[in-house]
Amino acid sequence: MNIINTKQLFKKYGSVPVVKGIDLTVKKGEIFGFLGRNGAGKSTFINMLTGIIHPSAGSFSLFGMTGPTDEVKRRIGVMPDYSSFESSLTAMGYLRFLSELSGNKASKEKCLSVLKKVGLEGEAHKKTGKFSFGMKKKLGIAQAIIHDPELIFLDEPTSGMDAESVIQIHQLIRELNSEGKTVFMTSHNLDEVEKLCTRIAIMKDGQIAKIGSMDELRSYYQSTILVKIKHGEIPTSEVNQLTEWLLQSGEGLEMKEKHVIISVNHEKRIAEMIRAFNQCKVDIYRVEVEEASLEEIFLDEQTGHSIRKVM
Ligand SMILES: Nc1ncnc2c1ncn2[C@@H]1O[C@H](COP(=O)(O)OP(=O)(O)OP(=O)(O)O)[C@@H](O)[C@H]1O
Repeated sequence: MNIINTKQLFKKYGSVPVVKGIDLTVKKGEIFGFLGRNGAGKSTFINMLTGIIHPSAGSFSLFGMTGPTDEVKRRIGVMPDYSSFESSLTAMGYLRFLSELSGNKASKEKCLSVLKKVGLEGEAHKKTGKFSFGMKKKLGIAQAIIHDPELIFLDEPTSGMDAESVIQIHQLIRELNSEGKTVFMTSHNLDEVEKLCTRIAIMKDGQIAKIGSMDELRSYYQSTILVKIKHGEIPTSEVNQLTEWLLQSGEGLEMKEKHVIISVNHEKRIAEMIRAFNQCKVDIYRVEVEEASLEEIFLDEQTGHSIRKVM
């Protein structure tokens, strides 16, 4: 079932187009990652879906419904990009106040359990005006999930958080997802997106340049399996032959004293390389295979320069 469906969604500010006609579907149960450089249009896209701004053209539906109906508002959770909390309220007071505004005041127990999930259990009675940036972010996530929404929008959920908090929020996102909730998130932390997201879209110039699972994104790029082989002594008589065979298997061969690095475009080539070592009677001690990371795919997409090709 499609939870998000956009058709040629378009936004311009003045005469400047920012989101240039995006068609996107997100299914129930996905953790969807939305990537792009600063200013690519990610927040603008989310703000259209969450009803904060109006599209200039195109349409979208959430849960099959068009327009920001009360039902849609109940079923989505939105984390503010930056949080300007009312400083005189405590974290608990803030959550209760917001939930009351949306028509379903959360109990103290519910607020405490959500504050615990985001790692703010010790700060429940502290005034939000005294919160650090990372704590405000956590409170923003608590705000997004306090009413048990089915679809949660998280705009850069972990930016500015310490390492322990990042791990905690990753666990929370996985937990929410295992409860059947759909998460739509943006992040500049590519490692985080690679670890968490079931599907990823890379935005470029207001459009989606690439979209898919990590495996699908990798398949768009050829020559991206990097193979490192640690080996024993190569008999002098075999060096030329081995080099020739290795070069036939892949490209960009780097040969050091006891290891070679080569990039290949198919895993079959790895078997060919191992055969070449055997035929030249060279022992293999270790084979490391590195597929393209999201960071590499992202850089490749944005700049057109692959950083993984061996020279
Ligand atoms: N209210 C506005 N009026 C005019 N231009 C705007 C407005 N909001 C955003 N923009 C412009 O739209 C473009 C996209 O901004 P947006 O915030 O959507 O990018 P983003 O991908 O979320 O960036 P970041 O990663 O830095 O958060 C930017 O060039 C920005 O300057």
